[in-house]
Amino acid sequence: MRRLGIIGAGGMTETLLDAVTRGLPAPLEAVTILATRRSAGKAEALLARHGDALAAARLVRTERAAFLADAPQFVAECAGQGAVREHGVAVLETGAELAVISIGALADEALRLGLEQAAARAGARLVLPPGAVGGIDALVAARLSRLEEVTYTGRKPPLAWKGTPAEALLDLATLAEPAIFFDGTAREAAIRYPQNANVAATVALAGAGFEATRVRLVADPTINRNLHEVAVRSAAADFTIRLEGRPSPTNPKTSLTAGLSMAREVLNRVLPLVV
Ligand SMILES: NC(=O)C1=CN([C@@H]2O[C@H](COP(=O)(O)OP(=O)(O)OC[C@H]3O[C@@H](n4cnc5c(N)ncnc54)[C@H](O)[C@@H]3O)[C@@H](O)[C@H]2O)C=CC1
Ligand SMILES: O=C([O-])CC(=O)C(=O)O
Repeated sequence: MRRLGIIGAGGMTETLLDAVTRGLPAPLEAVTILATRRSAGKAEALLARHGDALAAARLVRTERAAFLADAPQFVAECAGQGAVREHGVAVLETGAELAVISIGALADEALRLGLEQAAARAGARLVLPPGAVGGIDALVAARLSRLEEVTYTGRKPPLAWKGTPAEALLDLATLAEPAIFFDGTAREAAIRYPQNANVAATVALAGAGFEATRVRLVADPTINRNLHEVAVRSAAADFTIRLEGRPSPTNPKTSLTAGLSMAREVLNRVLPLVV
């Protein structure tokens, strides 16, 4: 993979570019970012900061046609669920591999099916990185035996839930103890908390599906990390993982591991050892 495309120019793209530049054995041929008009300046600045160590050609596009004309071979969506809806099928139709981080978008069955069909038609692949969570490899393996129970609990400091429906349920500014404000299926979680329940959707797609995966979301004033807990019972293995993610410096809703897991996808397509 020599030509990388990225959709979005926010905190995750910054984490991605930092990690990819550090990990590359040699600069890429081209990195092209599809940005909104408002974030085009930020995208230019990010690319300028990484310079020749990242890629010989560094491009920012605000129109999808121009972005696709740069012929990216691998496209990393780091923008949000709306961007998956807006650009996903068109990217796959070019034959490029598309890695989606806003995995909650796939709770919409019609969209998921549309993306899978576009990938199949074009001989392309739709890739779902583990994102902020861990243990997805073990969960997929357990699914290949027989899953009995999968629960995901997402715990974040109260302010990380600002701008979500949790605001109407809790007084986030004065919360004194942990409060479970959502307990339901992964499908409801992904739809009601789109910026925060991508992990719920990832666990669902890797494991028991959107209806059978139980999700709890918690505002917790006693922590300053984003905690992800996945508990699995299956015919092959029972396990629990607990990951304490540091929030990204520019967006407390997003854990640093999410951008780093996208960096892993990129580097796995460049380095000879895939892990
Ligand atoms: N799978 C996972 O574990 C996680 C996934 N996410 C997803 O990653 C997304 C990005 O996270 P951050 O970078 O922290 O968000 P951010 O808000 O810092 O940046 C998002 C960027 O995408 C751009 N953007 C939005 N819609 C766009 C579109 N249609 N076309 C082009 N650019 C567009 C925005 O202008 C902004 O530059 C989140 O919205 C969330 O959906 C976030 C955390 C974890
Ligand atoms: O980054 C995180 O901690 C997880 C997150 O926001 C999500 O699941 O969408």
